[in-house]
Amino acid sequence: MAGFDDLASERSKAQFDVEEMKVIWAGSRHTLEVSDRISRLVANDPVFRKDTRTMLSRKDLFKNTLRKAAHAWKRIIELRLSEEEAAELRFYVDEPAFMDLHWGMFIPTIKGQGTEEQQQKWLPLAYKMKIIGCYAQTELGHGSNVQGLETTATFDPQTDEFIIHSPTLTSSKWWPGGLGKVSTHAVVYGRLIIDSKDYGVNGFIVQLRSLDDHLPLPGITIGDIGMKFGSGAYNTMDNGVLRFDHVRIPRDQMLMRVSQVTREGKLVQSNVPWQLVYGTMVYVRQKIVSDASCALSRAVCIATRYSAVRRQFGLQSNGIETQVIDYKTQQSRLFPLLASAYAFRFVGEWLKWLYMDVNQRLQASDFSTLPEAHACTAGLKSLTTSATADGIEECRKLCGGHGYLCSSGLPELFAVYIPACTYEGDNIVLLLQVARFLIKTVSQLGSGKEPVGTTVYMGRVEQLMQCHCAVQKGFLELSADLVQAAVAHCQLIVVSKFIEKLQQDIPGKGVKGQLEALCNIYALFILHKHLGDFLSTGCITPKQASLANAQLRSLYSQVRPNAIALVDAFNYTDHYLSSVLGRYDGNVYPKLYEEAWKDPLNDSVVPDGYQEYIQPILKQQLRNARL
Ligand SMILES: CCCCCCC/C=C/C(=O)SCCNC(=O)CCNC(=O)[C@H](O)C(C)(C)COP(=O)(O)OP(=O)(O)OC[C@H]1O[C@@H](n2cnc3c(N)ncnc32)[C@H](O)[C@@H]1OP(=O)(O)O
Ligand SMILES: Cc1cc2nc3c(=O)[nH]c(=O)nc-3n(C[C@H](O)[C@H](O)[C@H](O)COP(=O)(O)OP(=O)(O)OC[C@H]3O[C@@H](n4cnc5c(N)ncnc54)[C@H](O)[C@@H]3O)c2cc1C
Repeated sequence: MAGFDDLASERSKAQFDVEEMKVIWAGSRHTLEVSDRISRLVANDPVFRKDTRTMLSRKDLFKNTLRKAAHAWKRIIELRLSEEEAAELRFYVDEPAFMDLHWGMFIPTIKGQGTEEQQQKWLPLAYKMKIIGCYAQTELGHGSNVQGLETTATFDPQTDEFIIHSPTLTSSKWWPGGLGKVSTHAVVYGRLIIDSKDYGVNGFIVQLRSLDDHLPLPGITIGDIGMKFGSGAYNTMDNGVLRFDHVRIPRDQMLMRVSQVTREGKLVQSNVPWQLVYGTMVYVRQKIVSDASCALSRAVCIATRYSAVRRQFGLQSNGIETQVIDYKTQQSRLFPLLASAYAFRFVGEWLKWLYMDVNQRLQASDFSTLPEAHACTAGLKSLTTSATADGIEECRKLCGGHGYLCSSGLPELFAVYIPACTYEGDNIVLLLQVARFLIKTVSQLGSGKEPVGTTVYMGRVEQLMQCHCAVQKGFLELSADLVQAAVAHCQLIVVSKFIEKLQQDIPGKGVKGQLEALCNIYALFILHKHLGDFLSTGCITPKQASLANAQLRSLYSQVRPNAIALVDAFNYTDHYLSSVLGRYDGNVYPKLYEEAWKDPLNDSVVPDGYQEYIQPILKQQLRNARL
């Protein structure tokens, strides 16, 4: 049988220890054990099936998501899963839902922006899911411009309360996930007003729905914002709209780690920088970078396995056609994506470390690395999500016509993934933040302040001093070029972190060699993609450019026999991949054929509507009626 034999034979060609590579991909032996066990637990539970998702109506889809979320929570309690195991379980359930915002944004916001007392009061309720929360920042009129938010939180000294109000249509909260139909509470971002004075945007915990009957509390209008891109996909999420009509909350529900409002209505600033009000975004952007490697590796796994099964043209002496993975053009599109998946994995690992380091420093009142953490999370979120979204679409094309079928898993993966380029900060807006950080760093070069961390290379580049003067005159005018500079800076981080990874102790036969090949492919592919910039700035000569190209081709040949094993190292179950084309056993054609018959259109041989719309055409009744 074609597919079985092909993948088995590919696996026998691998020149490295796949089990050790699985450990490298997972991050540690322990993480591999947890993710392997939990992914199988999810795959073997019929409640977590996802094969009908793209065919359900919105209401059925949403109810099914609620059912899965409730079942996931039940299993977490029954099996007494640790926080790490529970997070893995939610990940492998693989369906965007209110739980993501509750655990991924609501709880981290209270942890990061609440005082000790506020954490003691709210976190136990949230951990036990006695309340369900979301993150309500974006409004109809403003998303990127957080300081432009219009929702007001006015202090009333008479009653010791804040009055939360939506003064205009554009101040309606719009987009928060989990808000539309599920959340009982939200962290709402609004303008703090005391005695008619505007003190800027702060976070407030607001109860939205009754804990008895789930109805909105008085003064609150709430609902879902409607269908989004794609079938199934992100429509499992109740992104919501929310308006307040003078809703009162107690004073102690303003998150007060950054600034406090006293009983007398005085604003007291603590010693932490005001930017910590934006802290949850730094945390989530860091998380999104790790998730990018998951989404990209998933698409690459599907496209690589299918490319080894699919044969077109080039009849060989044994009478069979050529596997499409053997075409150099296929390799030059696929292998850089394979390398990117590994590169994003390692830069994600590093970013997680950076985030933990910043957090520890913040606890010790050292705020010096916050600007760099902001720039790195913003820039890498932008770079990795844009490359992943483009990469998933490229994988669809690499699978030819069958890639367009929902059963390939790629259309839904694409539809679920692409909003990552917009949420948690539009990717261009985030790159402009990186550009601003770079300009600031350059402007300090002459002052004796040595650049540190990811900008340390700047101290070695003479021309940057002159560059600074030109940019200071026209940031907006030059912003398109500055965005390119920000991308280049982020690419440098990705490549450096891959190289640093290779400097660690990497056990397992041939594992290090494969990673070196992938690292070189990533770096040379980026060079190839931006060849014009490298040549025009004199960074490389045309001779070096052609040598780099030749080297890239030779690396593709080196990776070719290991390609299937390199995607096996992701250790994905067929359930997680949800792709007929990416099946572990390679049994593609019989399963594609079988899947087609499951479509509701095939429930009847003659379609509904035949008598009203097809028969009249065939019997020429419509034409006769016209004559
Ligand atoms: C795992 C969970 C599941 C994932 C599901 C995801 C669901 C999606 C959720 C969401 O989308 S929530 C909403 C997210 N919204 C955004 O990301 C909005 C994007 N906009 C911003 O982040 C910003 O406000 C902005 C673009 C940075 C604003 O730019 P502006 O120039 O107006 O800045 P200021 O507000 O004046 O601040 C300037 C000052 O602050 C520094 N800074 C900005 N952001 C941060 C930050 N996050 N952390 C630390 N510091 C920050 C910035 O560098 C400036 O510093 P200085 O130059 O003045 O020193
Ligand atoms: C699926 C999804 C889930 C979401 N979940 C949440 C949630 O849970 N909670 C929440 O609060 N929000 C959520 N959001 C909202 C999200 O954070 C915002 O949509 C995002 O931050 C982008 O802001 P915007 O919509 O205002 O885009 P805009 O800023 O209006 O962007 C429109 C265009 O303008 C450009 N642009 C904007 N400003 C500039 C500038 N200064 N310079 C150059 N170009 C610029 C952008 O690049 C873009 O091309 C979600 C959004 C989506 C799509």
